[in-house]
This record gives sequence, C-alpha cells and structure tokens, in this order.
Amino acid sequence: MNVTLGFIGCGNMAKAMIGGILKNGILMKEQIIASAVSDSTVAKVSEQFGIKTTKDNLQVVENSDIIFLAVKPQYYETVIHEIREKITDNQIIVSIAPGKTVDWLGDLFGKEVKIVRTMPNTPALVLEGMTGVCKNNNVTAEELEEVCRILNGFGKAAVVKEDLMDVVVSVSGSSPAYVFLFIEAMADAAVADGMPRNLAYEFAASAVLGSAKMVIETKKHPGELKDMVCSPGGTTIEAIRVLEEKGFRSSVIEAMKACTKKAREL
Ligand SMILES: NC(=O)C1=CN([C@@H]2O[C@H](COP(=O)(O)OP(=O)(O)OC[C@H]3O[C@@H](n4cnc5c(N)ncnc54)[C@H](O)[C@@H]3O)[C@@H](O)[C@H]2O)C=CC1
Ligand SMILES: O=C(O)[C@@H]1CCC=N1
Repeated sequence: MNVTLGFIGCGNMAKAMIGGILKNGILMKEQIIASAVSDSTVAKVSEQFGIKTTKDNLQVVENSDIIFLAVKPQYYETVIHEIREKITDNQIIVSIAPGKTVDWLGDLFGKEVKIVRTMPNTPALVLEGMTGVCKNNNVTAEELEEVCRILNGFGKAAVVKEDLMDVVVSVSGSSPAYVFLFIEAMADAAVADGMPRNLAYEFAASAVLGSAKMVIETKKHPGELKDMVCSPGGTTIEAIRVLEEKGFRSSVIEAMKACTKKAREL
C-alpha cells in the first residue's frame, strides 16, 4: 500500500498492530512512524521494529497519511489539543479508544476532520486480530476501505454501527484477557493433576485455538459443537455439570456487561 502510517503512543496495542502490519508485509517499516514519551520506549520500539520513532507527536502528524491515536483514553484530550492545528483535510485520524465517539472526537478537533473509530485487539500481533470499525461523515467509502485494508492486514475488520462499538470492546477488545485467564486456569488444573506446566499451556491453548476454528469454519452452533464432545455418561458432561453449577456462563455474561458499561462511561 502506498500510505504512511503514524502511531501516537506506542504501548501494547500499537506494538501489536505494528508487529502484525510488518509481519504481513502490507507496509514497509519505512512507511511507519511512532511516538512515545520516554527515551527508552523510543529506542526499544525502533530497535524492535526498525520503524522511525520520535518523542515529538507533531513529527508523527507531519509524516503520516493515517494517524492512529494509540494512547490511553484519558490522554486523548491532551494529544488532540496538541495536534489539531496541524491536521490537514486529507489526513485520517484513527481512534482505538473505548467509549470515545466520533462526535466527541470531532468536537475536540474543533474542525471538520476525517475520523475512523476502531476497537482492535492484541491478537493483531499474530495476524488474528479482530477490529470493529465505524466512521464519521467526512470519511469517504474509499478511505474507509483503505483503513480496513490495513486492519485486515493483521486479522479481520468488521464495519459496525457506532452504537455497537461499546459491545465490541467487551466481546473483542477486552476478551483476549478473559481467554488468557481461562487458558491459565485450565493449565493450573492440569498442573494440579500432575502435568508439567509448559505442556499444560500447550494443551490448553491448542484446545482454545482449535475450538475457535471449529466455530468459525464449521459455522455450527457452539452448543452443537459442545454436545459433540459430551459422550453420554462420559467425562465432559461431568465438567460441564460443575461449570454450570459454579455459574460459568453467568460469570462471563456479568463480566462482559460490566466491561460494556465501563466502555460507555469512558
Ligand atoms: N491493550 C489492548 O489490548 C487494547 C487497547 N486499546 C486501546 O489502545 C490505547 C492504548 O492502550 P495500550 O496500548 O494498552 O496502553 P499502553 O499504556 O500500553 O500504551 C500507551 C502508550 O502511550 C504513551 N503515551 C502516553 N501519553 C502520551 C503522549 N502524550 N504522547 C505520546 N505517547 C503517549 C505511553 O507512554 C504508552 O507507551 C488505549 O486507548 C486502549 O484503550 C484498544 C484495544 C485493545
Ligand atoms: O482495558 C482497556 O481499557 C483496553 C480497551 C480494550 C482492551 N484494553
């Protein structure tokens, strides 16, 4: 692709996206610039990815067609105030923050700016990211497609109505954390029953990966896939019985409702 990409902030999510983009090869390292606050991050990111790095956010703005705001939500106001004068009509701003609407972002810029609001997730690093996307009226269909090509480069992108973006946070942006917790818990149980830890992580993570692939590739209902594992009078249904007794489904639902609620409040 013939665009330059800038990241303001270069923490966990920006590094996952940069790593994915470079792994996939949709952009060259020379096409990417990122800013960070500390000298050590500037040096580390440049060494890790070979991209241009700077402590000056305006340098990112001056050198990028598409600018990802990759700082925490509470720093959005400061960063937007810092860069808004320098943003031109042709540049596209990509937000990755939960809760920040395109109208809220547009008001902070105080002028007509092209804004794409996204919610990515860290599996972008291994090209298995899933990103929810919506836009404001200043972004054309072609421009949205261009941004989606970048997002698709490290996984998949789905354009959704803006009022679903807070739900995307809980089901996608935040959800790898619950899945990691689940893998960790499964591995702990296997270790408790005598399996070496490294082997336990491999078995537990492979089960999650394979199960996710089955949902996506067979398109069967997850309940049907679950039933296919549960032999009558067998081992699995015993595990399911205990999970139901301990409120597994309800815990997940309540946790995600808390997550969506928090995103709405940010
Ligand atoms: N970590 C994740 O899995 C996901 C994060 N996000 C969103 O991505 C954004 C970044 O999150 P993380 O990468 O997790 O946070 P992080 O804390 O790892 O990275 C943020 C980086 O921004 C830098 N920073 C702070 N103020 C700055 C400024 N004024 N100028 C330039 N850089 C500045 C910080 O030094 C830090 O390195 C947040 O809005 C978060 O909600 C979205 C989806 C998933
Ligand atoms: O925890 C957070 O607030 C961010 C947003 C989605 C994932 N991490």
